[in-house]
Amino acid sequence: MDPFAVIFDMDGVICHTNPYHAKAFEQFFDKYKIPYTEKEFEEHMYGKHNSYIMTHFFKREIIGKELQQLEEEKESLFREIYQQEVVPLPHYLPFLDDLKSAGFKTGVATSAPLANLKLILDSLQIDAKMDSLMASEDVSQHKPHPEVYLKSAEKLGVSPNACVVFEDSFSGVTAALNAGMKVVGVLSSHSREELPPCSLYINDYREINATRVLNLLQH
Ligand SMILES: O=P(O)(O)OC[C@H]1O[C@@H](O)[C@H](O)[C@@H](O)[C@@H]1O
Repeated sequence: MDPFAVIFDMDGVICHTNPYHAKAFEQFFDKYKIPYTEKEFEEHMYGKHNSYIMTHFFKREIIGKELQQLEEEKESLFREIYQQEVVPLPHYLPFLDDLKSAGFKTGVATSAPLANLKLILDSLQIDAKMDSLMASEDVSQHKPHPEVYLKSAEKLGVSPNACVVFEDSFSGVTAALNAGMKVVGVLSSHSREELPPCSLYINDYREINATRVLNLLQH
């Protein structure tokens, strides 16, 4: 049988980090006197890369060194707030073990920086269970561009149509569909109506197992 894989987005898919990202952004934007609303966070922050987020909220193009500095400032704040709070989404760890027992290759593809990925994987001790790790630094074009998913498939040695992606955001689902992959929508931060059409939706990992994922690949 040809190899098959599951690729996980991170924020909102492995851990429910968005409330902590919101806290970090509130402190960060207050310092720069930038206005924001909860609705704006949902539409312009969840699952987006910092280049998009900063440019949207500062209302001018933020690139290069300035982007690097602002990103480092906000993401350090996030890691400080979140480091004592790292918990996976309900039943994520047994689901990951189920996938490994069924022979799946597994990877993570996030728009967050490598330091955030490291914090989460180290805290959950799942680093050794992942065959591919891709963070913001690994790509030149961010979600909704498919680069991070296509590169992950290449690293895993699995063709895109044999990959199932777990995603929770509009730009993330779009990226995975653009890569030609099947998508399971994780409803941690958005309702199904707010996401592009997915093959399946789950609220948490009690609702899925390796057999169901294999079925998705066969249809
Ligand atoms: O892991 P994902 O969903 O690609 O998300 C990454 C981004 O998710 C957002 O919600 C954060 O505010 C960003 O700072 C972060 O980089």
